[in-house]
Amino acid sequence: MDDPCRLYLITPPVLPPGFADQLAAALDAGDVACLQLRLKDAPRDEVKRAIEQLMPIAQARDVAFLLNDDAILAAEMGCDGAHLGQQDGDHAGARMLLSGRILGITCHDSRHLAMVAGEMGADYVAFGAFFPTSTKEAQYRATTDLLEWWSEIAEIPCVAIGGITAANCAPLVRAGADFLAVVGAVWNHPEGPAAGVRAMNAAIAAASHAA
Ligand SMILES: Cc1ncc(COP(=O)(O)OP(=O)(O)O)c(N)n1
Ligand SMILES: Cc1ncsc1CCOP(=O)(O)O
Ligand SMILES: [Mg+2]
Repeated sequence: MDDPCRLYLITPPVLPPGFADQLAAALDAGDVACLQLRLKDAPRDEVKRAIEQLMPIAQARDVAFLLNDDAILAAEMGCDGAHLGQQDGDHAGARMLLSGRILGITCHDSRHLAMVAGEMGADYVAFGAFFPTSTKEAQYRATTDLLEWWSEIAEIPCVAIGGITAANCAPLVRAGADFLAVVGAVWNHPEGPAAGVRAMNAAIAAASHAA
């Protein structure tokens, strides 16, 4: 049997006061495979402080801690890995720098980019956006055939991202996504982040059983 699909949590674009406690509660609420720190507009010092505060919370719970955009800082700070987009520097250099750690690569809606990332040594490829999202101005739209194709031909895990919620995730799980990456579905959940994690876990489990 294939490994089950799991939740990949990304931080909100701006960390609200008391975020560390919210994060701990969210991670204690259910299964989260990894946490990506994604602070697009923060200066390097602020990102460093966030890593120092949040990485122990994730790692104490066996949740891998990845840094968005900056492989050098990820290596320097001892993160479990980094996520890089197509504009985020030298992927091959990052692969060497993060030897033994996790490196994920954004591949938008492109089979070609996924093949290149796989050959380069990525630990996962990320496809999206699958649905409209207000978290990022997404220029690409991916569809489930990409997940089906990748799962058929590749051993490297794939991540689906973009507007994913408990209500719309089932087709992505059934198409073979190994991880579902979310921001809003957890941090904007009306009953709070812990409820968001529980809802995503339940939806993934239901879709996995039906797959
Ligand atoms: C898991 C995951 N997938 C895709 C992205 C997007 O990365 P990128 O294209 O570099 O865009 P930004 O996140 O940097 O705005 C991601 N961060 N995580
Ligand atoms: C970072 C990123 N890359 C493509 S869509 C997206 C945003 C994901 O956030 P949400 O889960 O709130 O749509
Ligand atoms: Mg990026």
